Amino acid sequence: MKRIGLLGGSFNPAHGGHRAISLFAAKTLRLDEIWWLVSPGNPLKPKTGMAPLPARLAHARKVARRTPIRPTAIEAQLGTRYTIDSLKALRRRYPRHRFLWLMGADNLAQFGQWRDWRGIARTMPIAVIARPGYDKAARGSPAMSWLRRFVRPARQSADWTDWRLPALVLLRFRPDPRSATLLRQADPLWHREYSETRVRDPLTRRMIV
Ligand SMILES: Nc1ncnc2c1ncn2[C@@H]1O[C@H](COP(=O)(O)OP(=O)(O)OP(=O)(O)O)[C@@H](O)[C@H]1O
Ligand SMILES: O=C(O)c1ccc[n+]([C@@H]2O[C@H](COP(=O)([O-])O)[C@@H](O)[C@H]2O)c1
Repeated sequence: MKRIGLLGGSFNPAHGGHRAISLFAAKTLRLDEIWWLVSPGNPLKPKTGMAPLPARLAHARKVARRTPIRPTAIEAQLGTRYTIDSLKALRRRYPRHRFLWLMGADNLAQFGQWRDWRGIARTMPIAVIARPGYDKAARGSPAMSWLRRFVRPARQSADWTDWRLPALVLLRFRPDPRSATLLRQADPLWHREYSETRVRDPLTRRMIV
């Protein structure tokens, strides 16, 4: 049995903040691996400005080098866009793994708009990582008014495989101000070096083109 944290995102582009929070979560939650689910397209985000999937995956692989982080575009192959569908499909495909959903506080602030978000919380434990500028919105979010009663103390983080669901843990981490938005502002064409890239998905061994 492997303990796996799932961090879903656009990764447009992946950055050191993703890497730092993933390694912190791996330590705190005793994860064997962190899978970055590089999304074919966030259902709530506009398509404009979204770099091609092979470029986002190739760059994520570079940022994750020499760590237990495995970037994957498996959602493109599962044919799922909504997180609830991806999580159910992953559990079916990997019945021997134990999964936990990881997200930054900005995602918790919007979580109530996600499809069947209560179902997500009933499918696997959730760990939320503090993010500069978002913690107040996250704590006061509409989803939190329901999730609040399921919050576990951070000192029990390593026991997440034993938790009754729903379960949520809020993790404090050295605030990391890095974001993909800032990187795109600095260089909107960050993906140009990957324009000819064909990349193999490390999880499924399939080519992503
Ligand atoms: N600096 C950070 N601190 C905490 N969580 C983060 C940080 N950067 C990204 N995350 C989390 O990583 C996941 C994937 O993030 P995403 O790919 O959207 O990057 P982003 O930097 O938030 O991008 P954008 O600025 O385009 O919204 C999300 O759960 C997000 O909350
Ligand atoms: O399932 C949903 O309704 C849903 C709505 C918005 C975002 N998500 C997921 O949230 C993750 C973070 O997305 P993003 O684009 O903010 O990095 C990514 O895995 C998305 O697929 C999921």
